[in-house]
Amino acid sequence: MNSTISEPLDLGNQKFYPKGKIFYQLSVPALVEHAILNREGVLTECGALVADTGKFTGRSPKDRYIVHDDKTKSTVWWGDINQPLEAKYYGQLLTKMMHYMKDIDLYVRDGYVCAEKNHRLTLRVITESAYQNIFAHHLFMRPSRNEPLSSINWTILAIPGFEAIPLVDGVRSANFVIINFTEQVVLIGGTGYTGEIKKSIFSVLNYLLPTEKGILSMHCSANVGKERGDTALFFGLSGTGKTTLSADEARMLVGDDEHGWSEEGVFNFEGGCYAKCVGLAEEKEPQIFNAIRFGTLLENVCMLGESRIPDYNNISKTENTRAAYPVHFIKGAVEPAIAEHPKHIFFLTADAFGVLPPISKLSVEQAMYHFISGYTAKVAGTESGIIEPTATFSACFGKAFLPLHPAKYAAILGKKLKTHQVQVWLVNTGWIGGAYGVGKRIPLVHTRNLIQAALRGDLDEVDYQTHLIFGLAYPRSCPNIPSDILSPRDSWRDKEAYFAQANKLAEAFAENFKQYEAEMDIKILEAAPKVQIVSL
Ligand SMILES: Nc1ncnc2c1ncn2[C@@H]1O[C@H](COP(=O)(O)OP(=O)(O)O)[C@@H](O)[C@H]1O
Ligand SMILES: C=C(OP(=O)(O)O)C(=O)O
Ligand SMILES: [Mn+2]
Repeated sequence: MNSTISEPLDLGNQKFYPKGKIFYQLSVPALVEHAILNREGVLTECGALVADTGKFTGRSPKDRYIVHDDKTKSTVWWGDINQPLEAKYYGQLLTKMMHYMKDIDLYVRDGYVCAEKNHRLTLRVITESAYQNIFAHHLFMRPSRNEPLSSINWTILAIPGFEAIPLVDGVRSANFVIINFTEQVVLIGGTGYTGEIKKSIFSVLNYLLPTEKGILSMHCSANVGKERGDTALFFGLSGTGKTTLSADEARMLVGDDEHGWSEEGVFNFEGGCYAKCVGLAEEKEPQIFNAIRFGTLLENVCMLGESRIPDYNNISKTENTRAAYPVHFIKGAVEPAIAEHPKHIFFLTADAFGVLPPISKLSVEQAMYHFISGYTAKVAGTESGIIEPTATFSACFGKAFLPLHPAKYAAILGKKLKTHQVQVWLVNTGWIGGAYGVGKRIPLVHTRNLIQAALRGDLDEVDYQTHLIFGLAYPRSCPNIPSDILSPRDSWRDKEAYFAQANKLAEAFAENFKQYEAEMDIKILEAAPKVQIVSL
């Protein structure tokens, strides 16, 4: 395959005639050399490339747009999540971007998403920097050498050096992400945070798969036991534990972030993982720690001086430090990344108020209620402006990436839960013993043990207690877990303060759910928490 190409590149209905060099489908070692020569980053002691992504080290959801046109106008769930942009501004920005791109060298990579062959979407990712192209190599699926891609469905331009002029270009800021469903093009400018590249295509799949194929697209990780057949899914907003908890030495990884659930089973969209590195330690997260080696891209990680040893505790650039690597860097990952229908689903919520039990077992109605509510916290650093855990309701545990109304995804999930008799668990990976600032984050080892107990069936044998306000059934005991952490009221010193906080949260649930009430079945509405005066 040629490493440089000279023909024009198709950008939707536009053609781009480059003047600079086009580096096409470079190998990872070649891209690493480019990144170093371009001064995008340096090597760590273990051979990983550590790059600085610049001003943006997390997503910027307020600067994400969908082109409003005939295809999208009556299908997209417009609002503060899916902001409309007139097609004329898209055209204007594309023209300006092409002008900017004329004078620079570009990296071009072809790949695809969706492990399930019938649902594949081919991609061309055009990046300004070599490190962004390494990201695209790792995170998307890689065509095999004997099976090059026949045609390209979607094109992504990721050009951090190009900035919009807010009022003139129809956007809010210099940085932007614009999805154009008609042209099948994504424009990313002004930001070098690579998470925007993967999450924009995730948004595309969240639109196409449910509408065109009836497939549930999910913001979740997935793994299977060594015997296969016992697939588990872990839904959760950024920073709640999808990547961490799905990397489990006792099980095999399917994927860490984005999956589809079809009539046949579950499949990964991506070809790699994008793990948070804050506080990373071999003892706690051995699989992720050992995936950091030559080829891996580290973003915004600091090093211990000249030793070049990554210092994962140093969050001076951002708390959202990241490692991107292909899925096979995790030992025992399933390839192709396809698995049977799930037996267990875990909703991961980082409860910043410390109200929810570390684990509870949900009925189908409760599962639907909590899926639509998507109560969790935004974790520090994951979005611009978020500097401490901030409670939020993120429908389907991924509202920021959903172009359709949450009820559409919930309806498909509801049917699947019943058909496949899936057990759903709500897991609080956030605070216990008090709210953020008073309590502490539940130790990872406890969360791992609770999940293992649920998967092994250990929690089928124990007694349950029903939460007075939330109506959730939580176990009174669990092997390898101190029982005083299983009940949140027990882990708080001040019980009155606990129930006051729980009632406040129940009110917030009710307030948030009002927007969905009209289309919901009464049984789902009955699964809501109920404010109670609890006498102690
Ligand atoms: N109890 C816990 N469960 C899960 N993650 C935890 C827990 N306590 C701390 N963490 C940390 O929280 C972060 C979870 O991030 P990650 O797994 O990357 O989330 P996601 O993939 O959902 O974005 C990791 O840095 C992990 O070490
Ligand atoms: C890439 C991201 O997703 P996650 O944190 O869920 O891995 C992100 O939120 O920027
Ligand atoms: Mn993740």
